[in-house]
Amino acid sequence: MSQEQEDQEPKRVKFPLDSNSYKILNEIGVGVSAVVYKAVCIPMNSTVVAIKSIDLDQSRADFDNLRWETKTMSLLSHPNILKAHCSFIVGSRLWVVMPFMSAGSLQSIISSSFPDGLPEPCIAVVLKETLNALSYLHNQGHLHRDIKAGNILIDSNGRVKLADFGVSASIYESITGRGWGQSSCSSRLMLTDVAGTPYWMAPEVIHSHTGYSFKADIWSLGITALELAHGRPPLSHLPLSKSLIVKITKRFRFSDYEKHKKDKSKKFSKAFKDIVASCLDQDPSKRPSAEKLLKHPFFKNCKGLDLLVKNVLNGLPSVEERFKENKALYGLDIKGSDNAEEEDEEEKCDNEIVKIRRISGWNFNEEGFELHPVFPTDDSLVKQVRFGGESIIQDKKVELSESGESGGDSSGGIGDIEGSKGKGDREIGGFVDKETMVGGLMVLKKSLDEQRQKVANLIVMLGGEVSRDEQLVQAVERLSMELENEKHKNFELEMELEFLKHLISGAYNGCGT
Ligand SMILES: Nc1ncnc2c1ncn2[C@@H]1O[C@H](COP(=O)(O)OP(=O)(O)OP(=O)(O)O)[C@@H](O)[C@H]1O
Repeated sequence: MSQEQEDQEPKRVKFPLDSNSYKILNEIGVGVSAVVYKAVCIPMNSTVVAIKSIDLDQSRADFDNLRWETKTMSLLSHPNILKAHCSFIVGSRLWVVMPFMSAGSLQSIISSSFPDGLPEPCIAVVLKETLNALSYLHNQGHLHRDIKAGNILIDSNGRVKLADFGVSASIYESITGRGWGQSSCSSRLMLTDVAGTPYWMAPEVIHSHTGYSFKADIWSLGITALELAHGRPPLSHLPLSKSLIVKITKRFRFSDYEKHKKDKSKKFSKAFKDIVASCLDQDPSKRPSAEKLLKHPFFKNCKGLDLLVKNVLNGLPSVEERFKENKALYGLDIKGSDNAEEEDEEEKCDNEIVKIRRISGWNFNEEGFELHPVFPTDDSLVKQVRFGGESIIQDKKVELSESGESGGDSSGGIGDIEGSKGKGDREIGGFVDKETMVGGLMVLKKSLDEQRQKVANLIVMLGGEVSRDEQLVQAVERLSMELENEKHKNFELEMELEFLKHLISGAYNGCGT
């Protein structure tokens, strides 16, 4: 049986829709609002499966996302995309039954066995397989919106599959469909809501008022390449919330990132640096499409899946062992990170009273294989503002880059960066304004809400109880958030209506003349 046939086989088999037919074996992962288990499906010859058990109590908005995730997964069919067997409700949770990918996610592999990153030829295989999935998704009009090593799974044969469609979006979905923010811009449909995981998020997603499209996934793929190469994505030595503030506001030297890289002597090929640089172009229109990236010389001598089996999977502890180990090592921070380092960093940030300048964009330095921030040069153009107890220097004058697919020279208004702008830098556009800050803060708020929920889930999981008062506060907050979302959606619909009215009256007047 060919790989493709084998991958599509589960489609024809009907998995039972009741929890009694499954026997949970081990916990293998924890996401923001989900726990993932290894289990067997008893009536189906005890076939091993993975069950993602998602807490539905979180919010209605999340339920929409979950419905979308399962719907999307069921409609897509590609050898590099993880397709769910079935899903059903168990009490207040949604169970999504999936094929068991025995090696787990690339993130869990790296954090347990390759802390300094994978060998370059292995990265090539992973990126190529992921690009196959992305090329298919984009051709179908879907954005994944959460590309990262944690969402790339591997099985025992080295097969690579893209998973987790919780925040994916269809660019063709009508505005009245799932209710995502979309704006029509120069006859293209662009998404405008902030979604994804901050470290991997494309600049135009954080600046989401400008709209973003398929190329946002390509940026995240570039960050994933750095994650696979160095063992962690840029800025990840900081907690999510802090990294975001730093990303949008603070003078950040990539020597900070260097400091956190464990293997400083690692060398990468020119082709690898070039492909990552092209993914990390600030101007989305200059990033190649997934299809084009597949033709990049980096993949010319790309090996088969066996390479992953020999060099990555061989001797790797099982996904359940790794999960247990991580849990013991890092406690609450199941995904694994240097807590002490983070706290240290956080404290440093909190105590910082020096003036912080906002960055106006990012340069990818091909030679150093790093992202460099770009700062506005003219200090007279900045003023000091207070933000959450920190001093932040905010630009008075805003340099707006030409964003979107129409291209344009994005280098305007960007000056030199002290000691960081090297040969091979790609100049990127600068746009820092109030809306940027609001966009960033919205991501930050989302991240804090998610972290809060995660902690509450873990308390319950570990047998603790969330007090009645706390539950009530959470319920009120959830409802307020829903109300805010509804208000936001209504506002968007009104704007869309106004825009349509404007178009219709324009067309009508045009006909009359
Ligand atoms: N089908 C699967 N087979 C094997 N392991 C899996 C499977 N699905 C998930 N896992 C493991 O469970 C972990 C958690 O997965 P999950 O999708 O809930 O969260 P995540 O994508 O890591 O986090 P987030 O909530 O930020 O998206 C993964 O990192 C992976 O190791």
